[in-house]
Amino acid sequence: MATETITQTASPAQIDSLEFPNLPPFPSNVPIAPLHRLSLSKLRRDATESERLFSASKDLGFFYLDLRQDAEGERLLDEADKLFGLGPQLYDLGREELQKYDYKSLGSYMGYKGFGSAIVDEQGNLDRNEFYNIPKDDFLGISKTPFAHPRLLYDNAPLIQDYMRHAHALVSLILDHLNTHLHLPPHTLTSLHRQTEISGDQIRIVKSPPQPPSDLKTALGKHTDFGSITILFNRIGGLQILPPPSLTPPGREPEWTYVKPLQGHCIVNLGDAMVKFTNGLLRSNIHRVVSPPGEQASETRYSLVYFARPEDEVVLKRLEGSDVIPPLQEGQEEEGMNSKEWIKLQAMRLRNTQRMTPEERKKLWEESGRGT
Ligand SMILES: O=C(O)CCC(=O)C(=O)O
Ligand SMILES: [Fe+2]
Repeated sequence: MATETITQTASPAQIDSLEFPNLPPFPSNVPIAPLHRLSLSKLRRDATESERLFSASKDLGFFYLDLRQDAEGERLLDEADKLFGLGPQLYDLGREELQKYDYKSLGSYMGYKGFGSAIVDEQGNLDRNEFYNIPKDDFLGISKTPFAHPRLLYDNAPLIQDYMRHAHALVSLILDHLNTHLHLPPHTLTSLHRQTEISGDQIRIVKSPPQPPSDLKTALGKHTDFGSITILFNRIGGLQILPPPSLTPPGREPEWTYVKPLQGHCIVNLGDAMVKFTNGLLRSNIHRVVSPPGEQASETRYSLVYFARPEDEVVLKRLEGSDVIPPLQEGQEEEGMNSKEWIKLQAMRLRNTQRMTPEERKKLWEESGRGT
């Protein structure tokens, strides 16, 4: 089986040379998540690399992808760099200004989410980040009724559009590899993720300011991503994953481990839609964001995410036509929600916190099923 030949994760020696210059170092004494490090250029020509992608998608649902030495990869790195430059400018507009673009009251998760407005844990604590969701449909001219966004984003529309197209092309390549290993009819997965159709695809730019050292809290609560494939660029640490028992040393309990940001790489992770399409064969792993480790804690942390979700009308259930995807068990019921309903439910359920008491927040967390 492919998984047996694939044991190489990113070893410390390999990844030390990939530290970001001009930032405080990522500490060497914190537990590091067991992500495989794949290469985009190899993925294009090497069947073994493709096997590794499939294994990583089943075992952990998270991997690094080296984008260097590949023309399209280098272009995406360059655009991601530029979007990192846009982050501070966006948040310099100020919370009051950005609040005008919070569309929660219209039932949408697109636009701005203010600092401290979502519940992050069973104690009912509130988050320590703000983020802006830039909808693909608004920027690629697909929305019938686009939301208004800050002028700064329209001024940077060409960059945003290029990045959306190129991140989506990478998602399609990953979906095609998965499609092959799942023995699905050709193009099954990409035909559920056409960029020209209405979907919840978005760029997210997250800002987490340094926290008071005496009061460190989770910045972004633990979750699995709701969509299909997430392309993530990190520079400062803080992202953590809780590996499954299968990747935890025998006799030890799974513990939260940091994903170390690597220059020239993005982090790819799978979301719930891929789990539902494959009846649990592929994995969407739990992750969260905490205060950056070591000396990095004094930095403002920005991160850049591209979420690819299935088209709005796609029903999230086991895909037909594969002899690799496990069959439904007798009596196993699928929820059968469509992508639009699922994403909205998951994205909004912990955000309606205004005027809630701590007790009410605790209860809402409990009801969300995200556990302790
Ligand atoms: O900021 C990060 O590194 C991760 C963000 C994340 O998990 C999310 O926005 O879903
Ligand atoms: Fe996430």
